[in-house]
Amino acid sequence: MDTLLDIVGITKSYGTTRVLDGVDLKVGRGQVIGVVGENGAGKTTLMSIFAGHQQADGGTMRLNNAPYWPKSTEDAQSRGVGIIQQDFTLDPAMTVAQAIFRNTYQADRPQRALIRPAQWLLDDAGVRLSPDSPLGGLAHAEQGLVEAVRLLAEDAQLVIMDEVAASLNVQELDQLHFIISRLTRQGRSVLYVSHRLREVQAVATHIAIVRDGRIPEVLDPLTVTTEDIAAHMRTRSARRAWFPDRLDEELTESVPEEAATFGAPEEATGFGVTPAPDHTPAPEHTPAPDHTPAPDHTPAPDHTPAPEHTPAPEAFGQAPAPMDASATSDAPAPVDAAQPAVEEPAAAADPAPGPSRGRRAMAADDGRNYDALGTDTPLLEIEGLDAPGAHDVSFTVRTGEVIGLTGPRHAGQDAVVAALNGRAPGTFRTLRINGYNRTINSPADAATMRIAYLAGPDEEAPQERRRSLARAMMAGGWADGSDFDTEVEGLSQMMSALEKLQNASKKLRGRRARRAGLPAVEAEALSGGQQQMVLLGDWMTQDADVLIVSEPGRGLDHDARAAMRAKLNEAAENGAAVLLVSSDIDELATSCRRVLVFDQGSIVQTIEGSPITHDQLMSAFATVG
Ligand SMILES: Nc1ncnc2c1ncn2[C@@H]1O[C@H](COP(=O)(O)OP(=O)(O)OP(=O)(O)O)[C@@H](O)[C@H]1O
Repeated sequence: MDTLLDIVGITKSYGTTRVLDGVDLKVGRGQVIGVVGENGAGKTTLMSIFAGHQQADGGTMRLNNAPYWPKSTEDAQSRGVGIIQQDFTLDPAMTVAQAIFRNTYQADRPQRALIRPAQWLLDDAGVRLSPDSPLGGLAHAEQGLVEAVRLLAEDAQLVIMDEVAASLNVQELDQLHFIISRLTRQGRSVLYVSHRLREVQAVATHIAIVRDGRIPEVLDPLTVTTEDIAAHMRTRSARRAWFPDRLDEELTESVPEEAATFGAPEEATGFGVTPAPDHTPAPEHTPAPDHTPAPDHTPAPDHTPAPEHTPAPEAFGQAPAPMDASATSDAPAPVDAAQPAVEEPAAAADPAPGPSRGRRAMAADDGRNYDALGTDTPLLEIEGLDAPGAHDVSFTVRTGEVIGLTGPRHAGQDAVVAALNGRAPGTFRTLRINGYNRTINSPADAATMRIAYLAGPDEEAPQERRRSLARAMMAGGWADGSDFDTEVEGLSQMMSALEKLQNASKKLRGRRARRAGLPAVEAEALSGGQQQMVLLGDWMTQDADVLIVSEPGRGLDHDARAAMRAKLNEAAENGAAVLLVSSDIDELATSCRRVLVFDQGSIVQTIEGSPITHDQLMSAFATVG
């Protein structure tokens, strides 16, 4: 094998937490190495070291047979290493053409001079975007494709893609895979981080497992199943639990028991998720012939191995929002409680919308027997919705149903959701929730009507995500007896500036952590998947009637996705209607029995099945876009 990158014994710690514990890996020319591992396994940390964002504490790296120790991204680029970062952000004012050439000698040329070469690259890659489009008008997934085309324009020999596929739809995945094949045909190598295991199998020549701070195995994608890969990813100590609990466990693992006064019980398995067996390697694994598996790593003399992945005490202390609904049942509606516009009742006298407490809890107030309504009762009825990007959309979601909304980009599914959660204008010929006519003019209306919404990647500027995270992480503080009014006032002041928010949330979390006898953890210290867990956990605690979630599985590992699905089902079984907006066919097939396929602003197909198959969804996608 012609080796491009050869790393031995790479170590990296944050404080006293050792994240990488002696990683060995060889990357051959023209190979696509799928890099997989549980959330928080250290994949992004490792990629950041290759790309010069971070420096390793120890080990050796050689690129092209020469020592390699990049001090910065520019340094790495000059040596032929390019990266698309996880959760990258690009200047929204930049055009597609400018983004593609921004790291090349063409960077200073005027836009008009870039159009033709950009168009050529886009056409060659099969990406249907205009070189003139500003990035701000594109979905995050589309920007990811622009980033991939950028790598074609640059002459990076080692290309790193960290979770680029997280929210790509089938057509976009095809385009990405095509770009990857173009890169490898030119003799370049790709490190491809993804949690979509089936997709990794399709694109990778080798699958490197990141586990317990190392890469103990490299698998042949042709001889393993996705379940095998997931089994190889599991740490020996991993317990399968609902993700906030699991995160709680991770964050509190090394804290003395008496200090852990809040959070999940030791063995949190009450969410329909089976505890993982100890890691059992797939029996018939045969390494790919041309790959040289990493030898067992022998720790450097100065290396003190961390006992069984023990996170640093100072990285802990902040529990995510509690999952127990009873703990938050008195929590306020998540946005300012403006009165919703309520039209005359369609069925019965309309109860005054109160704080969000869930439909079963509400039953006592309005005299309706929600349990008797059964699971076939329409909970959300939409007729004739017109909104920017959606036209005359009608559908009904029954209580207890998890319904999928999908389609190509900008096909209408996001527009429907934006109108439903009050973030974009929409006119409904009829909107009924729980049998009552409603009007939604703002997010506050939606919240008061018990519609909870978790934003997808396109509505989530990094600042917004951090703000949501800070709020989610503070939510526990509201529930544990602190002065709610003071905290809300503090929150609204904090909203005025991210800087202020971060400082104040640090203090709040610090205070709360001190009460619990734990040190604080920063949102920034959580991996991408861990952040998504916290946000999902907070969203779930809103105890809403209508739960809308956009691309919930992005960034979550195989087991966390399974837990997330179990939790969505549980919410539905408890009487909610769940709207799952997703580009991920596997996620839709495993979560929904009905999927609405959008195209050009309308529902063009309704797929039903128990279960819905992957092929049904693939054929639907083949006819749209
Ligand atoms: N700046 C930081 N400070 C402290 N701890 C950090 C920091 N960045 C990451 N970590 C911790 O290091 C571990 C590895 O994080 P990393 O982002 O590399 O994981 P990952 O495998 O990419 O996870 P995911 O699949 O969720 O993206 C996590 O436990 C995370 O909490």
